[in-house]
Formats: sequence, structure tokens, C-alpha cells
Amino acid sequence: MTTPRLPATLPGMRVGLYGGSFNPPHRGHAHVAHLALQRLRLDRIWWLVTPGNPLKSADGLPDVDRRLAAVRKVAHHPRAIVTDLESRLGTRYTIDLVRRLKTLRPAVRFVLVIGADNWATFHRWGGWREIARTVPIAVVDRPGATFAALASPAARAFAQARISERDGGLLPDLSPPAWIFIAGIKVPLSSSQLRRSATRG
Ligand SMILES: Nc1ncnc2c1ncn2[C@@H]1O[C@H](COP(=O)(O)OP(=O)(O)OP(=O)(O)O)[C@@H](O)[C@H]1O
Ligand SMILES: O=C(O)c1ccc[n+]([C@@H]2O[C@H](COP(=O)([O-])O)[C@@H](O)[C@H]2O)c1
Repeated sequence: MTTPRLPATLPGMRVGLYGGSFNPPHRGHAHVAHLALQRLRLDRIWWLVTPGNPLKSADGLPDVDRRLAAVRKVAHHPRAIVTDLESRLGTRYTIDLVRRLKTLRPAVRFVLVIGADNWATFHRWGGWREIARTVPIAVVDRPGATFAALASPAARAFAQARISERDGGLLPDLSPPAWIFIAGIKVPLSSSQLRRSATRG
């Protein structure tokens, strides 16, 4: 099996893994990426355009190249990398992605970055406990999802591993399980809302 080319890294680099359908990308996504860069003191954030969320129907999902082009327009930041790495690795499940990355780049400090709605349903992800034991996780708050995220099965299962919001800069250095809930300004935007408005014209 040949290994696809990964974005460049250096040993010890702090890299946020920010996966999404991005159908379409919006300012809420840029907010998550910027907040993660700042609060976790990341060297890079990789916007990973998924070939398809295993829990969502792929009906009407534009192909990866179209979504990559759209994400590049909203992701502007000198430390942002927009990539189709998951298509090239052949991964759809996050557990497979993080296992591969830990093997391919053992000296890089990866952190998984997700929105609060995804932490609320994280227990439905394949191998969710193993994901949380493999990489630290940063959860960014989102309108309507705060309570569900903080009371979620994942939050309860890993209650002892939650760190204080003011210690975000430490998260990439911690051995998992470790997670943080990042509050602050919430951006009330979603791709589904934008798709609905586009259909209405
Ligand atoms: N406004 C937002 N605030 C915080 N996190 C967000 C926001 N929008 C998206 N996210 C997070 O960004 C990641 C990618 O989201 P995704 O591409 O599914 O967008 P979405 O707006 O949630 O789409 P949809 O409405 O189709 O479900 C997910 O982890 C999601 O939780
Ligand atoms: O691995 C899983 O079971 C899994 C289930 C749901 C979502 N994910 C990943 O979570 C990321 C966010 O997905 P989405 O559709 O909410 O943008 C994206 O990278 C998905 O592949 C992964």
C-alpha cells in the first residue's frame, strides 16, 4: 500500500484536525478554526474535507474537489491547510484517520476539533471511546448544542478527562483522554440552513 503525501509537519508540531462535510462552508466553520488555532496554540489546522460523513446520507453532496475549492475561500489563514487527505487515505471513519496519522506522524501532537453538536452525538461515531483515548479533543460551542454536548454520553464517559477552558494551550501536550469545551462567542450559522435558503432562492 503506498502512503499518500501528508501536509508537511515537523516533530512536536501542534496540529488541529478539523473534519467536515462543508456543504457549503460558512463563517461558523472559520470561527471554529480560528478559535482552535488561538486557544490551543496550534501551529496548523488541517481542514479535512470528508469524502462523506458515515452518519449522513451522501445524497446531493458535491464532490470533494468542489467542496475543497469552496473551503479554500473561507479558510484563509497562514496556518490553515485545506486538504482531501481522507479521500487519498481512503478513510471515512475518524478512528481510521487518527490511527493512520498517529502511525505516520508519531511525533506530531494532533488534536481533534469538533463542534458541540458533534460532541453531543459522539457516542454514535465508530470507535468513539478509542478516538478519545487516541487524540485530545477540543469541542467548540454552538448555538442550541451547549446543554446536549455537556450532558452527552461522551462528556459523562470522559468527565474526569475534561480540562479547564483556560488551559487550552496545554491540550495538545496532554496524553488522551483529554478534552476541552471552548465557549465564548457562538456563531448561529449552519450548512443546512444555507442549503435551505439557496433552494428557496
Ligand atoms: N456555527 C458553528 N459553530 C460551531 N461549530 C460548528 C458550526 N458550524 C459547524 N460546526 C462544526 O464544524 C464541523 C463541520 O460541520 P459541517 O460541515 O457538518 O457543517 P454544519 O453547519 O454542521 O452542517 P449541517 O447543517 O449540514 O449539519 C462539525 O464539527 C460541526 O459541529
Ligand atoms: O467516524 C465516525 O463515525 C464519524 C461520524 C460522524 C462524523 N464524523 C466526522 O466528523 C466530521 C464532521 O462531520 P460533519 O458532517 O458534521 O461535518 C467529519 O470529518 C466526519 O467524517 C465521523
